[in-house]
Amino acid sequence: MTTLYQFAGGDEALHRLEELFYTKVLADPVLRSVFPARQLSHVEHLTWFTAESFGGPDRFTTGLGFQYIIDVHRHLKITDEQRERFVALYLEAIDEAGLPDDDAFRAAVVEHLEFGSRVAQQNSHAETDDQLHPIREVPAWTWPRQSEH
Ligand code: HEM
Repeated sequence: MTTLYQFAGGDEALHRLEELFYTKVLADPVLRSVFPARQLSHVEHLTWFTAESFGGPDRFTTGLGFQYIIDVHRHLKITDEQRERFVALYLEAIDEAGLPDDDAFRAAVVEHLEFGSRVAQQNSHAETDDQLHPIREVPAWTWPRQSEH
């Protein structure tokens, strides 16, 4: 069994990816209004979230709790253009970080990203709790190779 976490290269590779990504985000004119300044915890927390979603350690859930990711996106009012730019920069960072160039792996990462960015966008516009996306735990992303022995 190979998880997306293992195939990506574990914590070291994911941390490298998130650092490259966040540096791009902070320099981007479309995203500047939502990301005005570097938050020191961002890369670490994004690494924890991605690692957990990809089948690695559950530090995000145990250390922060899922409510945290709902709260950080609430009221940001993410536009379609900002969401799309976020996804585009993440895909660039995957290449630059040298993550595996494997079709099934890349397809799973894109699905994770499209899903997560839409949840973040929905939650960013929620005026009431009823308008939040119903997900309440870190999604366990899998891929066909997960069930191979
Ligand atoms: C797969 C999709 C996403 C994931 C997994 C994710 C994850 C996270 C996490 C873990 C944090 C907390 C960082 C910390 O504790 O410092 C955070 C904060 C934040 N996210 Fe997201 N996010 C996603 C999508 C988006 C999108 C699409 C936007 C806007 C275009 C966005 C904007 C922000 C902002 C503005 C913050 C707070 C400021 C900051 O930490 O720099 N997120 N996100």
